[in-house]
Amino acid sequence: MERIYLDNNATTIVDPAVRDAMEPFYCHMYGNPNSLHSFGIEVRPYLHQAMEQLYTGINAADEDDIVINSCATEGNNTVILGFYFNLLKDTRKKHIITTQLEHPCIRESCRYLETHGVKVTYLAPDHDGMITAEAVREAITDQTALVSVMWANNETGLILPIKEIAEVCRERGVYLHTDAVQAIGKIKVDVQEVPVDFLTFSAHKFHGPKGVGGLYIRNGVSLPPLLHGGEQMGGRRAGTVDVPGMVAMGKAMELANQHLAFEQTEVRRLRDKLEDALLKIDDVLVVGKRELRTPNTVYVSIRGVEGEALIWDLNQNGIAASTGSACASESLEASPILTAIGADKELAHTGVRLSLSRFTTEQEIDFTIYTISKAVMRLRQLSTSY
Ligand SMILES: Cc1ncc(COP(=O)(O)O)c(CN[C@@H](CS)C(=O)O)c1O
Repeated sequence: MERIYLDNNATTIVDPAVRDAMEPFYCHMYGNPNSLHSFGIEVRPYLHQAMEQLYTGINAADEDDIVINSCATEGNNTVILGFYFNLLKDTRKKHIITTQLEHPCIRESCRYLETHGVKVTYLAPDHDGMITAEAVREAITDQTALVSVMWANNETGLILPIKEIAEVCRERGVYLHTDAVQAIGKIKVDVQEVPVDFLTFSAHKFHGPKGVGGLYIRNGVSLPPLLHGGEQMGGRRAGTVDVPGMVAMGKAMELANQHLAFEQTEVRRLRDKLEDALLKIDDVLVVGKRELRTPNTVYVSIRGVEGEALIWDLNQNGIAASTGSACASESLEASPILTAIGADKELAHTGVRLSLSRFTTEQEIDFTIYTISKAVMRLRQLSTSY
């Protein structure tokens, strides 16, 4: 059997239709869109089309902004650091609220601001792995300028109550940023239904290429650029636009939204089939109620089976999964999410993330179930603690 890829929360395959859409801009349509000659002018309609696809994809209003950048890490840094230079530095409002669930690019940019006198509250998840709107409300003070909470967690797939959090932030006059990397392409993201002020995404999470992302900025909200220089993106992000990347991301966004129903039915069915099989194994913990998770993700802890050992075993059988986010894959620390939900120390080292996509097949899930069952038996026999 071909290799099986079940680490789609780390990155995804580029959809063939997306690849076809971007190809001409590596060949005969290579002009710089800022050029005034025919080479530059001819690519502009494709960028307008891509922008239309992105605006439609998140239901952004025409007067809002979407800034094309390199990835969600850049977008998240733009919001967190831009907020400091724009607001926190010179006013008494020097408090940011975020969560312990966030991706390192949020945590580390917040930690950097702490070295510049900003107070940051890192809300801990509750025993269900969730951050509630009530917890955000209780943490807001008269010095709070920004709340940053991810729309869906990359390890567990848990969907956070962003709509309720947005209502709390509106009520208290606090800006809200959400990292929507793990939501786009999996669940509906609508910035008019959920009034966030900033939203970040990365194309390679929804079958677009790596190296291109987007930052949504609500109309009327000012934010200084992270990158200064040319007039690209209306001065909100200098640098020659990645034309093939932008065209690709627009196409990927369009396809992602066309497939949302498929995600909610077929992808969810295959994920649930895998999860049901895992739950038949003794001493197993799946984090979060499945109806509160993105349809493609299951994060499972199997007592007596180190996460890294299981991942290695799966890889030997051609199956790609992870112990958590790729950027923490080298860390042998206990999973913060498992620790936060009260999993004991031993269990907190056994987390494995399995994340499907619209390209995952039933045969691949059946073989994965068979392989995990075999691996667990083998590894538990070797375990000294089980
Ligand atoms: C919620 C969230 N926010 C930001 C990022 C960063 O995306 P970039 O395109 O690398 O900038 C990621 C990427 N998470 C991958 C790689 S670390 C994972 O394995 O979980 C994410 O999940």
